[in-house]
Amino acid sequence: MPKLSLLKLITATDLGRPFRMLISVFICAVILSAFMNILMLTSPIFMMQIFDRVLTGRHLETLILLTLIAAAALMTFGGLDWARNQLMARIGASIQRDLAPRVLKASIQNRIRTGADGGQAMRDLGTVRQLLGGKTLFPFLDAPWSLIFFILLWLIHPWMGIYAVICAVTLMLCAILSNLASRSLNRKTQKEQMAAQHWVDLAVNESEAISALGMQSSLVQRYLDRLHKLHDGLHRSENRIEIIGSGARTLRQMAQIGIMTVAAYLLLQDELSQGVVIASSILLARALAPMELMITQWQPLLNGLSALKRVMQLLAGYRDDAEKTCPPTPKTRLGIQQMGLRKPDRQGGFLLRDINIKAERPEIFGIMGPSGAGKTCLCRALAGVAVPELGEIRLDGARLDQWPADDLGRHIGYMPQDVGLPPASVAETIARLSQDPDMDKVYAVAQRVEAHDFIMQLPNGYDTRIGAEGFPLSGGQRQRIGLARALYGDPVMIVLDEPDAHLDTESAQILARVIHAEKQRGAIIFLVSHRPAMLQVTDKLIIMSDGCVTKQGNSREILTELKNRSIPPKPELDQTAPSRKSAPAKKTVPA
Ligand SMILES: Nc1ncnc2c1ncn2[C@@H]1O[C@H](COP(=O)(O)OP(=O)(O)OP(=O)(O)O)[C@@H](O)[C@H]1O
Repeated sequence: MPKLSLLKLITATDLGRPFRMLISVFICAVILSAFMNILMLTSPIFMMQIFDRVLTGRHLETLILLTLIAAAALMTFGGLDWARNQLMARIGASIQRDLAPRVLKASIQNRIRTGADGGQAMRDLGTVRQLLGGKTLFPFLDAPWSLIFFILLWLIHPWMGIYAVICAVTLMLCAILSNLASRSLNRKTQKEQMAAQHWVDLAVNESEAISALGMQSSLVQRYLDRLHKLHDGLHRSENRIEIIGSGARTLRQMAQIGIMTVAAYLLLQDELSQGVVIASSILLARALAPMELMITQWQPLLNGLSALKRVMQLLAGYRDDAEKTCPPTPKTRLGIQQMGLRKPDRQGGFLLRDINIKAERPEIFGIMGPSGAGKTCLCRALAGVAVPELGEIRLDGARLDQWPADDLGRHIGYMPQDVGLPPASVAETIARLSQDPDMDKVYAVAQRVEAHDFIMQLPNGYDTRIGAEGFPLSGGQRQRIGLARALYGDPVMIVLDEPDAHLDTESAQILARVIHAEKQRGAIIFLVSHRPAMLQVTDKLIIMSDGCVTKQGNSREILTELKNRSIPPKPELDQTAPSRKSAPAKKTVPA
């Protein structure tokens, strides 16, 4: 999508009523800031009155009255400060709570489409919460209202006003300079931070392989290299900000001395009273406080805004499923026409080209071909995970992307090559993370895939927690649970990507029986396998090579033909897939 400014992104993205409410709350915070700044006049006015009225006239009652008024004003200030903190904290929390579901769904979509880091958007949302919920914005909320102090200084004496404006401009320049000095370094450190995080994620997710292959030290070294660069960048950036910050603090102290000098001079000229001299010093301190804070908060503000921009960019390209009308429950009818699937980065060529498959009744399709032929890509497209760039896949007349994802998921049973199990109970996992699983359906499907017995032997049966930090399952057990999950809810189309990869012969036979039973139930099944014995269960065979279907037809005939070539089973099957040269003409798909 074209690059848009943050403001345009926010206005172009419909974030719904909660976001509009949050804007109203934000406006309240701005108004509160105005009142707080007015109440900050308490000290200078109090000082002025003490010196010019109480001390000169020796009025004790006035002193008591002034003290009471000042105390009341300062208590009100404290209350407003508390209210503003609470409001901002709530804005941050609501933004995270209201946007998290959409951002998470959009991240899943984006990860599938582009392969981008799916966790980044959620981290960005955390940064946005910190920006809105923390104290970063306060100096920026206070800055416009500090105009009151400048006007008052001007009214006290134009010289004072001019002096205050010069001090403020100098501090603003420091803030801008601090931002310019650290901007490019910060961009680099952000990248280094992400790169270092990738190594940590890898260490956690692939811990066993890393340990077994003796890669620990190399991995730690690579992580340290990144960390070193990150810390180096952070150190240099903090250094620059600190130098400018110290300069600004010194300037501020000097400004304080300076205004006293100007005021004292005007006092000697009988142009000001004593109280006004003290009050003007306090007024200047108040006027410059937000500028000084802005120097340190500028970078967190920019980080927060760029995180917000990334979140908005993600949401702008996301179409919520709620906007889609769900087609009726599909019957067993599938049509794939001239389907082409492009690489996620949209730069390279096509992963799949010119795929045509038709199924009008319950059937089992076997998919075979050498490694890298595109079998998994086809499975992903069939499961609605990858959206074709060309042609279409229609289930009972409706294009897969016309379905809301959750509704489509109920009609499709997908078992990927790597069965990732969530941190949930066995029952919840089989019931596709339902928090209230229909146990009758769960038992039925577990029995169908003959997983019931081993599940009952787990420490807590169907309540045993599996997945990360849960009970460790064998590869075959994971696949059985993955299969049960795919078949849960009697989907009309089942896509199984090498479901027999970890199965022994007996389990593979069970799988063949399950697949046959699913066909009897009325499902269309796609089965990727390298085992000829497993492919015997199929009705039709699709042979793939280089992203194309090179042969398609009756399984028995094709398997006999392959067998007659009398080459050993697995390599034979791989080699029988026609080469690129024998692939059908690709005229319908651009290179
Ligand atoms: N997200 C992606 N981006 C770019 N290329 C991809 C992507 N996914 C797959 N590919 C490429 O598409 C080709 C087909 O991959 P695919 O995983 O479908 O093969 P396969 O037939 O399932 O292989 P195997 O039998 O080894 O699992 C491979 O060359 C792979 O590198």
